[in-house]
Amino acid sequence: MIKIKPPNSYFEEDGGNIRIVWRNTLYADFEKNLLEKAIKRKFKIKAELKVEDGYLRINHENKELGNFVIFLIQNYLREFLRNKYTKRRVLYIHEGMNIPLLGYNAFGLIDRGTNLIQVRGSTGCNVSCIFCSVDEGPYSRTRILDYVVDVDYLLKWFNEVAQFKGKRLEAHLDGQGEPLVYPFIVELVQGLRENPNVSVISMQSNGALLNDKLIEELAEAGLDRVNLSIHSFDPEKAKMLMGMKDYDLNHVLEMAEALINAGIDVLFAPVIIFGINDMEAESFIEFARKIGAGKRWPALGFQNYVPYKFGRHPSVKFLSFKKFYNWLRELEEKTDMRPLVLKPEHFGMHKRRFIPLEFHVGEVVKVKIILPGRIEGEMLAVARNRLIEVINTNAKVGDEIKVKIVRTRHGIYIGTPIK
Ligand SMILES: C[S@@+](CC[C@H](N)C(=O)[O-])C[C@H]1O[C@@H](n2cnc3c(N)ncnc32)[C@H](O)[C@@H]1O
Ligand code: SF4
Repeated sequence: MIKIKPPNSYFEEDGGNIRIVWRNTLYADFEKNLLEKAIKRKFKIKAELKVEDGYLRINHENKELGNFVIFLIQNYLREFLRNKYTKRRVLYIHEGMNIPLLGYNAFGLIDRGTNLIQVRGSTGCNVSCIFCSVDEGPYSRTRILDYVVDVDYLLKWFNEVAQFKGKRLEAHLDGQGEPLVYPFIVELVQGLRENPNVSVISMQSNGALLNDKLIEELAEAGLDRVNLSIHSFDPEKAKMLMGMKDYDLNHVLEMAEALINAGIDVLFAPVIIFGINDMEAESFIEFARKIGAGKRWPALGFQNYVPYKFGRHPSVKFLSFKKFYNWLRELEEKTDMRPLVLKPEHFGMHKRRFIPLEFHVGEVVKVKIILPGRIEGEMLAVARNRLIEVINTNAKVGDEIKVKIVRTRHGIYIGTPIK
């Protein structure tokens, strides 16, 4: 009997499929009888595959046969990858593909002209907040694809950007999705810590995927702060807002304390929807005080619910920012918790020279389509070592087309095809 379990993986059996789960967040399904046929073709024997305790067992002793199965799985793994939470197909971006990591807002790096660089390793989320600005999670109706960027490749691009941007940088792990879904999150934090230009590493997270072991690893790797998105202290309301029946508020609250005990600062970042959770604001403040959140940075970062064009829209009223800031000021007076009206300087953020733009609005550029986009009618293209999101297109991967650049804000490029 041969037993197989490649590093960072385990097997599951799902009907006629052998499923390999890699780093707990990605999986790929292989048809059992196709694997058995491949073995028969090569070794002229009838093999039986079975999964037990996470191992793939093959009823033969031939070691070469085991190596062959590992070879098959590893070779095809990337091609068949799916995200465990969204079940969407995953495109694995690595150095060999020669894809730039600047220009697109779903993965790679974003420079908004400050000392903070947003680092986005993957898309996809484990929950489906009813207000999500990017319509993420298992119940997304618009996102059709996920990306994962190889960690060494992401760090390579980060190091180049950091060299340009200079010292005292904050690397902020966020994304169109949940950063803890990124399968290499610990290695990413470790790698960022090794960059001498990075002084702070922070993460925006819903916290549900944290556990004691992961917190320990993240603390050791050098994570400084988590902006924790918790939106209610009522377990049922929290489930409703997070759009997940099995969302475990208590677990996330425990993890918030565990983060602080591990030396990682916590900033609570509730999205306030007036009429739904604004009345809980004082409970947030009380809880943040009780567990000692906000040691180096503010303890609370209340966010005003904004209906986003490509997000989900619960039928609620949007409160103007003027009223929202008045509400925050009143809350400061009432609770003596300061600051609640947050400013960039509370985070040591300041303006820095932008990475120069490669295109200007209105320019017509010849681009090469290299990847499908995240929503219907969107493709990703490359020109001048930058990514460009091409919208309203039916072009295919490999096509070379002309696009007109319609947006360049913060180095995120959007183009439309020219007929
Ligand atoms: C898109 S999420 C990505 C990171 C992570 N999944 C999270 O929720 O913390 C980034 C932040 O935006 C907040 N957010 C999402 N939709 C929003 C909306 N419609 N209005 C205001 N804030 C929103 C989230 O609560 C979170 O704090
Ligand atoms: S707001 Fe964050 S946690 Fe909620 S669905 Fe969107 S990406 Fe996921």
